[in-house]
Amino acid sequence: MSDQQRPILEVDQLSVTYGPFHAVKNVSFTVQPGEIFGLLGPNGAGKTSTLSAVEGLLKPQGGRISVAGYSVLEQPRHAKANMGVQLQSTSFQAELNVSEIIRLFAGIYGLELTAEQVQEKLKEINLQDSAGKRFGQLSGGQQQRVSLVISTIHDPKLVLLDEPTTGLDPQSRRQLWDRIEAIRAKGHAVLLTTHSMEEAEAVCDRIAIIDHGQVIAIDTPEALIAAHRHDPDVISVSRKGKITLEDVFIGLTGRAVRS
Ligand SMILES: Nc1ncnc2c1ncn2[C@@H]1O[C@H](COP(=O)(O)OP(=O)(O)OP(=O)(O)O)[C@@H](O)[C@H]1O
Repeated sequence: MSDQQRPILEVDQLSVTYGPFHAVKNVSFTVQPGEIFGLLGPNGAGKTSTLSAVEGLLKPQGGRISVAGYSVLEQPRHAKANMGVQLQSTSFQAELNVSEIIRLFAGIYGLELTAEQVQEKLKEINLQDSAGKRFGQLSGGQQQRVSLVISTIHDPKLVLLDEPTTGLDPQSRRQLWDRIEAIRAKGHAVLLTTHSMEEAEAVCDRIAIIDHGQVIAIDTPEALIAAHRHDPDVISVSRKGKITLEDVFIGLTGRAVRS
């Protein structure tokens, strides 16, 4: 199999438990080069647990995960070298300035960036005038942008994003979508979680809907809408006569708010 055909991420029969609680049950999916793949699901469905297992942050109870052909469990260093993880803003030292933080994280990946290279990175996210600002002084949207730059600083084949655009204004969200699409344009892959059906429709090539720890549907957003547009449960939640991905999502996962 050539590299182009081999999935960048393979998740096979993943199970995650917390004590007696089974949070992820035999979840399987693959993400191909040049693909943006979305994990969707109600609160508590198991999305972050799945992502954490891919990142190697928690040890699954069962199943196999490989990144760029490397097993996350057995070859964690190789697997991790091929993935970039968007950290929460709380992971960054608020007292360091933006340029220091970018340099620090580049250093972790063995990269030494010149001042010009740091400036170039900041220019990509319209923060060229903020190099000397403390991270804690940036707005939430600006912090998200810095965080995405850091997660892709070593040019990883797989980028993992947990709700990357939550809390962003429409302009910042669009800019982030552009950057996510730029990762795809390079032939790399993105796995993201989102509660925004609009985001899933706009940027994801394929999505998996997870409910109670299990994958209940997996396909392109368009194919999911086409396959379920005549389901009575989907029609009953639709508004203004148009079936959206959100209607399909609620039709499949139910109206009940999760505890
Ligand atoms: N450390 C933990 N200990 C015990 N239970 C946990 C732990 N982390 C998550 N859970 C439980 O596992 C289930 C899945 O949680 P997870 O965070 O993966 O869901 P999620 O789909 O990301 O939800 P959300 O959309 O609310 O972020 C939930 O019932 C949650 O309460």
